Amino acid sequence: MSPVPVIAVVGPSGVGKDSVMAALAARDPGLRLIRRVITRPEEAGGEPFTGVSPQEFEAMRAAGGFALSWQAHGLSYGIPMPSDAERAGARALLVNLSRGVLLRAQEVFRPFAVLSLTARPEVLAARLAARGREDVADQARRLGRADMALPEGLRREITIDNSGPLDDTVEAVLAHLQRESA
Ligand SMILES: Nc1ncnc2c1ncn2[C@@H]1O[C@H](COP(=O)(O)OP(=O)(O)OP(=O)(O)O)[C@@H](O)[C@H]1O
Ligand SMILES: O=P(O)(O)OC[C@H]1O[C@H](OP(=O)(O)O)[C@H](O)[C@@H]1O
Repeated sequence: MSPVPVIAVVGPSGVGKDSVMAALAARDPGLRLIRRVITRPEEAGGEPFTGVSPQEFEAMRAAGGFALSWQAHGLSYGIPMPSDAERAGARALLVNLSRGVLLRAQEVFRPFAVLSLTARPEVLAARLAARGREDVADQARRLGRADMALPEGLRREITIDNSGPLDDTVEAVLAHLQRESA
């Protein structure tokens, strides 16, 4: 049985990573979401994640609880290694990663692919403002990272524009996955 691939969903804040991941999982039960550990209050909403204090995060990291961890936006993010139960029967595991950890992730998770989402700058700004999860200053800081490039050396990567309707993006991703598995 071939191992279950991990697909990193990446792109600038507001591009729609969590929305696309949730919509993909809703369309195809074989696409499952890896639950992240973040030093963000769980009541912030959005993706289903485990919110912990910085102290709890550091204890988990020091105990080897994360296959991958990083800092961004003043937060700490940790990815536990998917369990056999999480992988059993899955077509792929989707995970929201920082663009800055992709080469490390490519060594940790095998097989591994990257789904890079893009959107026009004005779309990003409008979406962050409408979502209202961050204050205006944090929105501006996040928009400042929008142009961060993907690293050289990724073995499998596809870029899809999510400026338009979410359903169009989901169809494009599913069509690509279909072609890949054909
Ligand atoms: N294709 C789309 N059309 C319209 N609205 C969208 C689309 N994709 C996402 N959104 C909306 O844009 C906002 C940002 O989406 P989401 O939170 O999924 O982005 P993200 O990349 O996970 O952001 P962050 O990195 O800041 O968590 C949300 O309010 C979401 O509902
Ligand atoms: O700009 P880059 O480093 O690609 O991503 C920065 C952070 O934003 C996303 O998390 P979230 O959407 O804030 O939960 C990523 O997972 C990363 O942690």
